[in-house]
Amino acid sequence: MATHAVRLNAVTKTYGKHVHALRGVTVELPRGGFTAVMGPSGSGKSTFLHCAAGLDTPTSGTVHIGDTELSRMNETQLTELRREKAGFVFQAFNLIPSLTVTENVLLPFRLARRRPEHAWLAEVIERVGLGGRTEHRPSQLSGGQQQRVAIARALVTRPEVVFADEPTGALDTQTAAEVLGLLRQVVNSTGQTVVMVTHDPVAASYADRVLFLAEGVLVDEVYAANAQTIAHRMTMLGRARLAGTVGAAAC
Ligand SMILES: Nc1ncnc2c1ncn2[C@@H]1O[C@H](COP(=O)(O)OP(=O)(O)OP(=O)(O)O)[C@@H](O)[C@H]1O
Repeated sequence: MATHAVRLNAVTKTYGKHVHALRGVTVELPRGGFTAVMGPSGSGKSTFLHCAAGLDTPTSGTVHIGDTELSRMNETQLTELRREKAGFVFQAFNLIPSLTVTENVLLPFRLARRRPEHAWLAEVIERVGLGGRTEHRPSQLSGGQQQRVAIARALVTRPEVVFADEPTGALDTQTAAEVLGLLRQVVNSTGQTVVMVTHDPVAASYADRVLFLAEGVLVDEVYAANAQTIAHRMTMLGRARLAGTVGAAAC
């Protein structure tokens, strides 16, 4: 069995003829790790996440989730793979307003026509702190609670990896801290692999490892860093960009 949850090898993504969103990204994300992906606006973070998660197809290079290689899959196979092996948390919580908390969390099973594991469902809802709100609808919940529902929905299928795109972008500082603490705790206690794109050094400091992208290239990384260190690396990236030296070095 693969030791990595996700592996990208020499991945490029070019939009049209001239927009080189990823320019040869090679990286392994080990199982049970919490990885943050940072970089200036337009550096390729979302493209990285989309290629890693099978939401988008690289122009060249290979992507593996566990032992499965994505690049030769057609759209139907990719949809199935995402349902089975990936969980998603987005900035906009993407819950269905007419469904209760439990029904929203169960959605991946309904879509996959799979039987839910009821004990795990109850545990996941408990873990995200929504045990007393299972019959509420999203409009009856705060933003932080709605994001907890989205996290429970991402975890309930026991995916190989949870991909989070700016999961705290719509939350205030305190609520963001609670949601990030929850993600951290899920990684620690269940060994879930999480990959998170963020602009926020504080959010990234919850991760074990932070990857820095600049102009489609992985240019730096730090492990177990605090927000100040991460912010400093981001500033250095900005300076290198201004000096035109970004992309010269890769991890
Ligand atoms: N569907 C698309 N068609 C054309 N160009 C695209 C498309 N998606 C992204 N791009 C371009 O690819 C580059 C990388 O975009 P991407 O969204 O991955 O960056 P990002 O780091 O996530 O940016 P941000 O932090 O602003 O969300 C940018 O130049 C962007 O304009």
